Amino acid sequence: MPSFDAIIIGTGQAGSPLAGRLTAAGMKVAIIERNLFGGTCVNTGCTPTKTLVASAYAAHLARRAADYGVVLDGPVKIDMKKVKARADAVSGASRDGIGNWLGGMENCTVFRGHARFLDAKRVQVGDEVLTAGKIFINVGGRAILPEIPGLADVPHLTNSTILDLDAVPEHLLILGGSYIGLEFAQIYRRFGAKVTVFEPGPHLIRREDEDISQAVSDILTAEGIDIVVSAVNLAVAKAANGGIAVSHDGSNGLKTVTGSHLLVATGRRPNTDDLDADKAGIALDAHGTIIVDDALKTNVDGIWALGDCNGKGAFTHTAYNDFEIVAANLLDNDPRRVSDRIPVYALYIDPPLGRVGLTETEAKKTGKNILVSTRPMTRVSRAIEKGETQGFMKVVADADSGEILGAALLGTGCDEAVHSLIDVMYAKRPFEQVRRGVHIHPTVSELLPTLLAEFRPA
Ligand SMILES: Cc1cc2nc3c(=O)[nH]c(=O)nc-3n(C[C@H](O)[C@H](O)[C@H](O)COP(=O)(O)OP(=O)(O)OC[C@H]3O[C@@H](n4cnc5c(N)ncnc54)[C@H](O)[C@@H]3O)c2cc1C
Ligand SMILES: NC(=O)c1ccc[n+]([C@@H]2O[C@H](COP(=O)([O-])OP(=O)(O)OC[C@H]3O[C@@H](n4cnc5c(N)ncnc54)[C@H](O)[C@@H]3O)[C@@H](O)[C@H]2O)c1
Repeated sequence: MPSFDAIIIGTGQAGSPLAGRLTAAGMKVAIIERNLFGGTCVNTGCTPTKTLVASAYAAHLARRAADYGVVLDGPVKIDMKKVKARADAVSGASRDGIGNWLGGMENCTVFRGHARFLDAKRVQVGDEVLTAGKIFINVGGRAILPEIPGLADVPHLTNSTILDLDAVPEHLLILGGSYIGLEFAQIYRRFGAKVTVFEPGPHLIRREDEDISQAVSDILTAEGIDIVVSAVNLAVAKAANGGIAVSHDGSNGLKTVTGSHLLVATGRRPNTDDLDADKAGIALDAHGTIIVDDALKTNVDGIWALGDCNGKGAFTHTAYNDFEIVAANLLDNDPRRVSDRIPVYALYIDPPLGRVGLTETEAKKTGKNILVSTRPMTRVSRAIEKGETQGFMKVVADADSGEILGAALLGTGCDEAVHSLIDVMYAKRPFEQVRRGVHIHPTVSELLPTLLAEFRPA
């Protein structure tokens, strides 16, 4: 039975860099991957979607060329085969890079196949049984297929299979109005599809403040995307014309919308159902999430869980930070913790939403004296110059401590601009620090000191 110092299950955003650190520290490591090197982000998540977002932006800008005095003769056409080939190439290069890196890594043995626990020290992959004193689980997650009547009987796409399309759907129906649903909605609308989004909640991206959600909805609606919120009693069926019919109860009674393709974007679940985690005695919650402590240890000594499967984050940067936390504790005598982390993320519609910390609604619930400041992107020079003035920026702070509690920046360049607020929050400095700083003109970031100078009680 091959014996190792450490076994890593999954080559996602935490597993691969961890293999690098552990082997560099002299450990003998086995890493197991059942599918594609790099996991979700590289193959079916961030990388291909942001590549598609870039193609969609190019199409959008080409359609608006005349606004900038640029003459393009004839209508904008999408070569979906080329769009797909570009996304595949970018993903493929990243996947190959990780595969080659792991394959050539000294002291690292790569096993291809599905891993299952036999007990707390042994993992089976194919016919092999591997043993190690330390086991790191980085198995990620996959799309949830909700129990909607008729779903099993109609062809439907997930974030993975939609990437196989090499033609633009005539009418894309999307279940779920959050990250995945909205990014694909705008991508395919800009490629020329008709798009309808069905969201059961009262507003899109339900974790966000309503004013942010409304602004996102306005941006998407202005591009011709149909958005149905409060869509309850959703059901799907084959339509008489060969397409797919989504019916829902709305404020005006039962309605049916027929389209050519259906994307299910209703959340994700951890890949723990086929891991035999119970044989190792690893505790999971009701959703299959692996329960971990603040240093990402499971309830079983010598077993850690990193990335989406531990429910502490659902982003590439949180998975990578999980790697940093585990490596720091194990190798650097540095007690880093998940609770050191400030929630940050972006929604990659165009213009993007950059987020950090609390929403205004959440901030008000803390009972603190809340300050809020907003500024429309129509009052940001750089946005005006770029001809991209949709959205607005909002920051909330604690009036007594001067601490920035959160920000939602929706506008051109805001996925980058938000980082100056993130950095000052990590530095635990008051907002006055940013307010007094001089930023470069003309940038979106240049308006952050002004935004912070205009705080008013919430
Ligand atoms: C469409 C989409 C877009 C996204 N966009 C963004 C974005 O813009 N920014 C962002 O921060 N995040 C984004 N995310 C989220 C991000 O992709 C994930 O949070 C991140 O990839 C999680 O990484 P991970 O390391 O937890 O697992 P994963 O990357 O999912 O890796 C897990 C790996 O484990 C393997 N595996 C699973 N079970 C086993 C087993 N039993 N044996 C062996 N191998 C196994 C899998 O094959 C996989 O390769 C997006 C996600 C999706 C779906
Ligand atoms: N930009 C990014 O960082 C990015 C992009 C894409 C995905 N992701 C990650 O992927 C995860 C999954 O994204 P997601 O958008 O699938 O999930 P989500 O959990 O963010 O949202 C799911 C949405 O589906 C809706 N929903 C639930 N059940 C439904 C049903 N039966 N019919 C219709 N709608 C239903 C919910 O109300 C919710 O709005 C996110 O948590 C995020 O971490 C991140």
